[in-house]
Amino acid sequence: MDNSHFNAFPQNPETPLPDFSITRGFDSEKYDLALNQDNPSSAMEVEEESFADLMLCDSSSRLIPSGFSKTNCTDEIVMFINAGGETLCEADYSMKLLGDTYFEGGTVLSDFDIFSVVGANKPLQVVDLRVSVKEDGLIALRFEGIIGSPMVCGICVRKAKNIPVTQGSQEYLKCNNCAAEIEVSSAQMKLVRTKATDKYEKKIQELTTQCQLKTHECHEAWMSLTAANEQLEKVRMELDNKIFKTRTLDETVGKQAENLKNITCSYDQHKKHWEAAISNLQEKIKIMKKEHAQLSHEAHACAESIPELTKMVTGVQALVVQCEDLKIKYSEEQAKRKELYNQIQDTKGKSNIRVFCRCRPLSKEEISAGFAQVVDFGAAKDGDLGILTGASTKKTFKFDRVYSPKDNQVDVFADAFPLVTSVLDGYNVCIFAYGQTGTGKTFTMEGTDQNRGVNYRTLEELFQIAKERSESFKLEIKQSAEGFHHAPGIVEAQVENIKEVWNVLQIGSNSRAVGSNNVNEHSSRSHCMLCIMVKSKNLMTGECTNSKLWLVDLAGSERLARTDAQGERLKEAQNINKSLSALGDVVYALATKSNHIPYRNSKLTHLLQDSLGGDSKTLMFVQISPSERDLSETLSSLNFATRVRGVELGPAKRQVDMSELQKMKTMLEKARQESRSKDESLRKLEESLQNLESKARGKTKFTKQHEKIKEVEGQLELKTSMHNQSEQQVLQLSYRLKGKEEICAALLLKAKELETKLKERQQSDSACYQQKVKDLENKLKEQVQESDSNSLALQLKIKELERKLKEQENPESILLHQKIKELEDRLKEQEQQLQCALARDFVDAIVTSPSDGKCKRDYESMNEAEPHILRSSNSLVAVKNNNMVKPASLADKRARKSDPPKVARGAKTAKPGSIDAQVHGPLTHKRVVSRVQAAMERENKKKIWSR
Ligand SMILES: Nc1ncnc2c1ncn2[C@@H]1O[C@H](COP(=O)(O)OP(=O)(O)OP(=O)(O)O)[C@@H](O)[C@H]1O
Repeated sequence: MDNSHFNAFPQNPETPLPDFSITRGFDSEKYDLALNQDNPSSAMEVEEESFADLMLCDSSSRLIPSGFSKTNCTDEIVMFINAGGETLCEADYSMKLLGDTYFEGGTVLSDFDIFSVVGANKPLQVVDLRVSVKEDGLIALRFEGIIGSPMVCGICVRKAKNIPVTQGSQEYLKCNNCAAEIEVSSAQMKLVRTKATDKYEKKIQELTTQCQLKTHECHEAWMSLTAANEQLEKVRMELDNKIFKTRTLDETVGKQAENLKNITCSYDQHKKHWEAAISNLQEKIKIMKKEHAQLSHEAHACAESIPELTKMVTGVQALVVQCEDLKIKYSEEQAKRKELYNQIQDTKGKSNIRVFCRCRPLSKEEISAGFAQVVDFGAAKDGDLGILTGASTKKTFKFDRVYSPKDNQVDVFADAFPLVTSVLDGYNVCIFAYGQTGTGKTFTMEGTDQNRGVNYRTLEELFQIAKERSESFKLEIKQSAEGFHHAPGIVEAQVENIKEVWNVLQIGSNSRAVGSNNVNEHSSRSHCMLCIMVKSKNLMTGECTNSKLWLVDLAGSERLARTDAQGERLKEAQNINKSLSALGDVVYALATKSNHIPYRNSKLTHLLQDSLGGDSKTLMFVQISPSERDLSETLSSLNFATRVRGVELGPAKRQVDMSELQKMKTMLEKARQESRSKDESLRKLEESLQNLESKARGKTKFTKQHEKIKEVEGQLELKTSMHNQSEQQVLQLSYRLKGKEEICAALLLKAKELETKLKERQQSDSACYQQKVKDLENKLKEQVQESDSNSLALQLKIKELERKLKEQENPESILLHQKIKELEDRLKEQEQQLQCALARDFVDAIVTSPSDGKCKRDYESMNEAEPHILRSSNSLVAVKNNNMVKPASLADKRARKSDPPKVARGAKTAKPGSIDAQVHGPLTHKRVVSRVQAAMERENKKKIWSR
């Protein structure tokens, strides 16, 4: 490699310009003016032959010693200047080409490149800038509008192809009108050619100007597109911000919703608590209201009852007085009634033993057997009974009552009823039936369900009277009696009503030994004795009585021979006869007024001891048969009954309980005393009440009650106010909840609105940008078409000119034509070279690994060169740089959002070395190809613009 090297500047410390040297390039076609700051030598070393002298001078016209010669084989002079940043920007540099025909005045330099990096051979911007050398041989370079600190380190100057000057004395021009050849001098010919050349050059210049204008317009369009992209980027950033805000809002809304949930939960709990408290309070209030009402009612009643109480006291006192009078009168009347009744009893008979004779009807067997009736009832109403003892003899018996078979149970009991009253008056009474077997003793005493006997009717009447006298007497009726438990088979039962009595009687009757004999199918083989104890207390007088009522159904008194009894039956009959004979003895003793009455001869008499004779009243039913078959038994029974009726027992005595009477008297006295004391206390109470009412109304019981009521009312009011407060709190809580719900709803609405706005804005912006891009593309197309059409027109014109020139067959025009063709070819070659070089560089830069130092450096130099290509696109560079240093968070967010790739974004991501590329690792083949294609397209566009 043959490198020519020399220093172009003297080493002067005061000189602001750095040293530079011209070095012959790697190819023989170029000479590089290389920076050589390290070389202190100011001497210019020219090792090659005959370089054209080149003067570089600054604005102060200070000549910079330089010089280089040109080679014969090249038309290029390459000069590098390293002026260093600001000084270069502010200074004007002139380059003077001295003493060479190639750079004489009017010479056109086809290429004038300024290099930014030493040895890079990369033009800065002014590619294909055509520079004319002035008449004085100077080339003026002016660096204006450079911002920052660019480093210009080289200038490449290529000379245009030299037009050989044809040496001739005379030339001819053909007239267009007459085709005559006109002789012109060489000077004139030169002038014509010059004019033609000028004309073409002017046209070329015009085209160049137009092209520059188009380039400028495209540049502006590019700028506007960039600005639009910037705006789009801004909008995206805003969108990101909005999304971020929306997310923040969402989070806030979520938090608020969570808070709201918590508040709702706590509200529900509070609500439940308060509801429970309220219901509790309501219950309490209800109870208190009830109490209040009750107290009020009581208070009113108290207040109202005071005068009524006084009235009542007065009324009660009057009633007590009346009652006392009535008591006295009643006692008097009762005494009179008893006296009269006893008098009646006495008038009926002197004796307390009454004997009623009852005759049963003839039985079916007797009638069928044809037994005659021997009983005469003609004077039965007067108590006389006749017995036909023979065909003409008749024996008459006198009794208290005589009942024929026609008399029913009611008639019989009507006569027995006064004795029942006597029991209640305190007398012992004994009613018993005596007679031959089968004569109707059981029928009279017990009766049947349809025909109740004396027992049932007596008890019925007793309960009825007890009920009637319940207000004045306290009657207690008992079956059986104390002291009789030794009697076998006796049953004692407390009875409350006649039904219970009847049940007991039935039980007794059923348990009674029943047998059959030839007289009675259901003959009673034992006595049935019903004893009723009656305790009576006169509530008026306090007199108490204990009396007994014996109702006795004796066993049959048949003769043993008559019944043909045997074995056990004989024993029974003997016992019954024994008891009956004992009873007869008693009756006889009573009748004869014997001092010794043989009560203990049998259990029967022992039981009836206190109810037979003495102070008691006795009623005996003597039952007889009307049949002539039973005549002797009938006469025997009637004789016995007559003997009993003849006994004079004297007046009966009431069985008054004196101890009870005494007790009652004491109690009465006590009660009277209590009554007196109560009356006294009542009187005192009335007095005190009157005094209290008159003295201090507010201090009375009523006042206390009133105060109590007031207190209760106060408590009620307090609880009501508490209840109201709790209700208000509940209301406030519900209002707060509603407010928060509304805020949440408003926030949600706002978020939705923002989202819709963002979407609309995105849509409108994207549509707008797409429209703008389309417009720009259309404009670009139109301009390209225009330029194409212009160039086509120019080509046509050139062709026409060529054709004309051909027609003229002028060697000069042929030369000119050739020159133009050469220029075009060269231009094409350069374009192709440039395109190929750029494509190669891009491909190298992209495909080669980033760790490859050279490629990386080339690529970086390329990236550095690009901003300078767009001279005034520093803002764009800044924007791109900004984009490159954009925070990763936004890029990540965008990546997360997975937005569809846009034009600007695609361009940005396609750029090698960007953060996206670094982040996403090695590029895929597809992406590399797409990037290469994009670079090629961009370069093509550049070319189109530059054209
Ligand atoms: N007044 C009357 N009217 C109708 N029938 C009667 C009358 N008196 C008794 N009889 C009937 O005569 C029969 C015998 O009566 P009841 O059994 O009462 O006799 P008794 O004296 O109790 O006999 P005994 O001593 O053997 O028990 C019964 O069938 C009864 O219905």
